[in-house]
Amino acid sequence: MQPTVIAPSILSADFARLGEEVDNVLAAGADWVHFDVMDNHYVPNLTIGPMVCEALRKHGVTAPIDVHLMVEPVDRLIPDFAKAGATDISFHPEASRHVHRTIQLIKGEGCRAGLVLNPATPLDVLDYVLEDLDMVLLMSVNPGFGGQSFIPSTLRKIERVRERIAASGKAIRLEVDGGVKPGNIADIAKAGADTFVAGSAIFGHADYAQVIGRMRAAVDSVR
Ligand SMILES: O=C(CO)[C@H](O)[C@H](O)COP(=O)(O)O
Ligand SMILES: [Fe+2]
Repeated sequence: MQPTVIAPSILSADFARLGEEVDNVLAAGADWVHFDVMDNHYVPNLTIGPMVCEALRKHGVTAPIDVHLMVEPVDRLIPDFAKAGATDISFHPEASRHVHRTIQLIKGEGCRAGLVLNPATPLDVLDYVLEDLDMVLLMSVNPGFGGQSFIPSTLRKIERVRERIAASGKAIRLEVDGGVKPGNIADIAKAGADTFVAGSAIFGHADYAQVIGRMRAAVDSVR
């Protein structure tokens, strides 16, 4: 079993004070930084690119940066993010013409590779690539915006992916992204997730350490 990771999504941070926000959330007990990249094409929203990732590294952030690419096409940006300091890069299969090639590209750049499944994406996209992946990221909202509600059918999907990871015998992380909060994180962990993204639940709270502590305690109570 992989150690628990709590990865605040900086989508909900105060962008005018981004370096300080990331420092604060890491000091409050977060493990990774979840970095949402949106292109106004694959998703109807526009966010941040490799320059911002590089700026966080220059600012002194040493924690893993978990880049969630919601861009199409995806391959061209992967070397840029690797050079900018990303440690984990995940992409959506619909945004790549050649999913296996994109996974190899990410790994060839020295990063861990993740595949992201939207709420309606069937699990068969994992059929011939699961063992090449370092992480499966299940979206529990439709991608594009923070602050949406967790889609309950994701829990069954998490269970199915956990079974497939166990059958593979590989150390593959199972990350869940969208609407994760102190009130539902135990159920998400019980279903089989080990890596938890939360944006609005953490950055929308005045006390980051308190909310991260509550989330970790809820996960620990069931894992
Ligand atoms: O990928 C994302 C949206 O596409 C974000 O990571 C996600 O929505 C996190 O925000 P919240 O916890 O507020 O739902
Ligand atoms: Fe995300």
